[in-house]
Amino acid sequence: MKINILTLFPEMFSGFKSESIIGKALEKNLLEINIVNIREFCYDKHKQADDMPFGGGAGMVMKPEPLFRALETVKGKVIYTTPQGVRFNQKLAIELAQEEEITIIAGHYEGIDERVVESKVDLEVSIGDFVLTGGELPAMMMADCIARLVPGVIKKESYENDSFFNGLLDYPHYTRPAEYEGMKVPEVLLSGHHKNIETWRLKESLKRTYLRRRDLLVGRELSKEEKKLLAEIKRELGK
Ligand SMILES: Nc1nonc1C(=O)N1CCN(Cc2ccccn2)CC1
Repeated sequence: MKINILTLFPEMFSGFKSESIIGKALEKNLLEINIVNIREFCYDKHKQADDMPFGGGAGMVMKPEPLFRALETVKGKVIYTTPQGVRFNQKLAIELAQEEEITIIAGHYEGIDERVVESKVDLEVSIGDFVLTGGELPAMMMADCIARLVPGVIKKESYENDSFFNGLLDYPHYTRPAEYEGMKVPEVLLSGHHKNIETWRLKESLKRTYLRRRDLLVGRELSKEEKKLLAEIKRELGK
């Protein structure tokens, strides 16, 4: 898979590409992340990437020419990060991870010229109802979430325990020491009894989801075991 990111601030992506899981995945050529500097496609003397908005008003708008030129050099579905977009989530990440190549436009200022959106953008995506200083962090976040779904980037097992992978929130995690500051790790996790551990983890996932994100349970098919555990949880919570 290849992820292109069009940005005016390519340096913002150096740590993202060199460190940790994404860094290792790129070293192993499991995927490609191509950062495209929009400024290189500003052919005027002042390399102007933005200009004042027609109709007046505050802020600047990213000019169409550099974006059209930069988009000529890449392929795949074109995504534009914007507060006006559809909400990014794990389901959309899984869909986008099936693509051979995708291109993300990291917008800046008040946004990009609408003619780019109308003629070149396939999907406008928001990472949440808040306003950042630019589209680089949303682009990085989406690329990170999509890249970790590429085979080999993370161990298959951890992917399958992801929050949202099975439609539930993740269960609590513990590691050594078995007791710290008087707080003990749940006995079952030290028992070595895999079936009991699996059941405990499923029950904890269900409990967290029921308490924190009950909306995720709406319309979700519950297995026989999940129904039984959820009934236990409700009894224990007195609900
Ligand atoms: N929330 C978000 N989820 O995706 N992107 C954001 C986000 O806040 N920003 C900041 C503004 N940028 C520039 C912009 C684009 C369109 C309209 C106005 N401005 C985009 C990226």
